[in-house]
Formats: sequence, C-alpha cells, structure tokens
Amino acid sequence: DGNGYRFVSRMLSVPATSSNFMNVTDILTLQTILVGDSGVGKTSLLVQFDQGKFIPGSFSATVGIGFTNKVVTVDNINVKLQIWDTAGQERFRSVTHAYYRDAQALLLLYDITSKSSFDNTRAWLTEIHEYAQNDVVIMLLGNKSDMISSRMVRRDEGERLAREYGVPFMETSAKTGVNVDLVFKAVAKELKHRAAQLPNEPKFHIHEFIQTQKKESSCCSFL
Ligand SMILES: Nc1nc2c(ncn2[C@@H]2O[C@H](COP(=O)(O)OP(=O)(O)OP(=O)(O)O)[C@@H](O)[C@H]2O)c(=O)[nH]1
Repeated sequence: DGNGYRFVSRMLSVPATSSNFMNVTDILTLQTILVGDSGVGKTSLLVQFDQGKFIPGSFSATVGIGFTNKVVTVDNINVKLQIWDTAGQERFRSVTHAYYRDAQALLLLYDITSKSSFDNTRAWLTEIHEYAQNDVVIMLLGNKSDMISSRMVRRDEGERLAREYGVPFMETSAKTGVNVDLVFKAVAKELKHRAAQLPNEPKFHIHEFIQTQKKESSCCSFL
C-alpha cells in the first residue's frame, strides 16, 4: 500500500480462529538496511542475528549489496524483516543509495575501536537524510563492544551523539551476540506498532524499550 508496508496472506489448510488469525495468516514485511563504514561489522551482525554464529578473523568486504529474510514474532504478528546488508566501501555508494528509499528502518553502525568510523556517522546521517524516507526509523549502534581493551569511543560519546541525532542507541557485539536480537526486535516492534496499532494497545516507545532491555558491557571510564 502507500505506506510501503506489504501484507501477505497465505492460504490456510487449517481454519483460522480468532486466536490464531493474526499470527498465522498475516506477515508484515519490513525492510531494514545496515549502513556504516567498511569493517564495522554489518555483515557479522546480520550473520549473528540470522544464524547465531560468528566467524572470526574472516573479513571479506561486502561487494554491492545483499539481503537476508528473517521472520520474527512481535505481539503475535509474524514480521518478515528483509534486511539489506550494504557495502561500506565508498566505491559502492551509488549502488546502495538506491536502496535507502525503500527502507523503513536503518541501522547505522560504527566500530567502538575505530574513532574514524564514529566520526563518519555524521556523513552517513547526511546521506540518510538525503536518500531515505523522512519517517525512517534510525538506530545508532556501536559494534564490537566485546573489544574492551581496544576501545576508542566511550559509550557515553555514543549516547551523546544519539541524543543529538534524536535516535536510539545501543552497543552491540556481533561476536558474543550481546544486544543483537534486541536491535531487530526493537525495530520490528516499532514498525509493527506504526503499521498496525490495535485500538486498545498502549503506544510503543522504542527508547524506553531499549533502555530497559539492553545489556551494557563494562565501560572504560578512564578513556
Ligand atoms: N571482536 C569483534 N569483531 C567483529 C565484530 N563484528 C565484526 N567483527 C570483525 O570485523 C571485521 C569486519 O566485519 P564485517 O562484518 O565484514 O564488516 P562490514 O561492516 O560488513 O564490512 P563491509 O562489508 O566492507 O562494509 C571481520 O573480521 C569481523 O570478524 C564484533 O562485534 N566483535
């Protein structure tokens, strides 16, 4: 429909009852896109979310763009997340811009061990504002939170930047899986509530949800 949300109804061999109707027949398809500098861990985050695993030491930069479909259940509704994994390298930028427009959610990653990847989030945000929809859900993610001894960006710096951007923030680790499921769950919940708000359903607040659910690794206050 005009909102860019697609509902797919499947034929059922079992009769739909009021209790199973929403979660069996309706799939809400939502597009999410991962952006950020090359090497921040976009592909690794997606692999961890999709397959629950991390392949260490194998950095092969994404060429162009790829996608993964993953169904998550949110408030009894199956939400199909179509997650686009973009190449961080500059030379693929024009390819990936074309995908911003169709995204309902956009995850902007930096690497907590790389100050430049953090500084570059400003440039990424400028691109996002230029190419993405105005109401796109944006989340700022500081990835590689397991690499405590190499940390170059303090957690409070990430928090401050996210406040400035007016977007939710989390530190994640594609290696250990910390907060990875939560990222996608929060996105799916936010988008589901926007697309299908039931009459008596309380409003969903993504900032509060993340604040209460996220796990925080010990941060290096001496930095
Ligand atoms: N320790 C640690 N290493 C990570 C983490 N996430 C990614 N890595 C490593 O960082 C390197 C780059 O990860 P990728 O997932 O390929 O990065 P990318 O952002 O997809 O890179 P491009 O495809 O070039 O844009 C790989 O060697 C990963 O193993 C993490 O959370 N912790």
